[in-house]
Amino acid sequence: MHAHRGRDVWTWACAVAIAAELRRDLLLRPRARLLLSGGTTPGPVYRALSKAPLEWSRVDIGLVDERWLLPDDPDSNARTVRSQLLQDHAAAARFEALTLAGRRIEDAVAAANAHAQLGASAAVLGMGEDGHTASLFPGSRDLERALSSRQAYVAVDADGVPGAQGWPRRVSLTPAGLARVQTRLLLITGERKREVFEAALRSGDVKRYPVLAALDAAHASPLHVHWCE
Ligand SMILES: O=C1O[C@H](COP(=O)(O)O)[C@@H](O)[C@H](O)[C@H]1O
Repeated sequence: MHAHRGRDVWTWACAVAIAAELRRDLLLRPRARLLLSGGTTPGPVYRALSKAPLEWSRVDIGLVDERWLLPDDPDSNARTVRSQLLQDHAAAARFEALTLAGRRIEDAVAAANAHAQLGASAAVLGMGEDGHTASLFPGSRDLERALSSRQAYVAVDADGVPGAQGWPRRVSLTPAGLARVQTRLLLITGERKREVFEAALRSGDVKRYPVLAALDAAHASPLHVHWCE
């Protein structure tokens, strides 16, 4: 757990940490791959990251999860990435939205699974106050299937789950998908989320707190949690 003093410090520390992962992979391979979450938290980090002097033309950006909305919908995670990250230096990155006009959800999942074969340098995760991460929601009918899936991405139905905020149909990275990511970063802010994360650690119950899926003890590297008040 990296506890930062204030939002500005948190913002830049997160951006530097993500950029370091990309830089390391760009030294080793022709292309680096970054998976990003949406939601309300990471926008400032993405804006800071967009200024990092990397060889962005060799960076592929995918999504950790997506609401089943068109990629230009203001509430889509694709829109968050486009509007917050794909500017300045980062405008040269190649972005793969999960949704496209006319694409069926099964095809979106198949395309995401094909890309996931390549693995990823880093995944940026968020967490809701209900303990969800990606689109793995406590109490959703598809949670167990997603948690035990061997596929990197699955379609999920979070109908009736308050944390899904009215977007029940989604595509989500699974624990199997996270296992193919070299470095996992969890970005959270505020006392409430810290309390929820600590409650998750105490409970050890991944169905109640799906964020625990990010804490894979068998993974080669630890989960990096970046928090500030
Ligand atoms: O619905 C989602 O929520 C989580 C957390 O979002 P936040 O608004 O609490 O930061 C996010 O990580 C995920 O990508 C998104 O689809």
